[in-house]
Amino acid sequence: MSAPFLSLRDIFAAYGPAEVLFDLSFDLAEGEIAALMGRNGMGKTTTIRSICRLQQLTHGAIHLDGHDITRLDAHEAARLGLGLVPEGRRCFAPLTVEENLVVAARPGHWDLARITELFPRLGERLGQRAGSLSGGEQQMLAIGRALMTNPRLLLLDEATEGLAPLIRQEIWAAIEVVAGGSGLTTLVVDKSLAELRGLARRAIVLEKGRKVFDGAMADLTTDLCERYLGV
Ligand SMILES: Nc1ncnc2c1ncn2[C@@H]1O[C@H](COP(=O)(O)OP(=O)(O)OP(=O)(O)O)[C@@H](O)[C@H]1O
Repeated sequence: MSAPFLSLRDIFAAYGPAEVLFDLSFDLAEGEIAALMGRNGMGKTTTIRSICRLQQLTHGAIHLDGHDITRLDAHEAARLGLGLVPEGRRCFAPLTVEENLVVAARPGHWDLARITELFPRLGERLGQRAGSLSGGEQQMLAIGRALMTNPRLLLLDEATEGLAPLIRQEIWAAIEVVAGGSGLTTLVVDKSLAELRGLARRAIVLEKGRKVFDGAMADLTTDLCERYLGV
């Protein structure tokens, strides 16, 4: 079997004295789409931030395509192909849509033309300041900005949180095109179970910073969803 594309081994992480991730290990194969799930405060964002090297580990190791990235800083990890769509979007409000998109662009499949084809609303607003966009448009911009780096691993943290149903549908359709259509390795955090089931064949579930399920999405039964996700 080939080596995993992403590998987390025995990860522990803490905020000061408060430990939040405990002995977390999982692998992703190249091209795999996995959902990282769990109720509020279970450690999903901390896991994503750990992979992006925005969160120090107290123990453990992370490898990306054979490179040990455990001690890299976020910029170095990004250069190796990590594309993050962070919780809360974090667009550069004073910059225009186009400036947001090109600021971290790297050559590859995703360029301005392809992003505006994916999100026509962004194409219509290239000269508009990001801070004046709607929440849904800012979310599209955050996804577009991550794609413009032409990542090899895309990490999506709550990409549809707090958005109106129609915009959510638009964003899920785009994620489907990006992840499902292009074979981009993707780890997605979200609370929309139905959409996650449609997108990811694999589910990893955290409870209080520990992995409690790692397997086929189809094996995440109603009982398990009630127990671990409260749905
Ligand atoms: N900056 C911080 N300082 C202290 N504790 C934090 C900080 N960020 C998160 N925590 C705590 O760490 C734990 C894990 O948080 P994390 O954000 O990783 O969970 P999550 O599963 O992503 O939750 P949510 O679904 O609410 O975003 C929680 O108990 C949270 O209160």
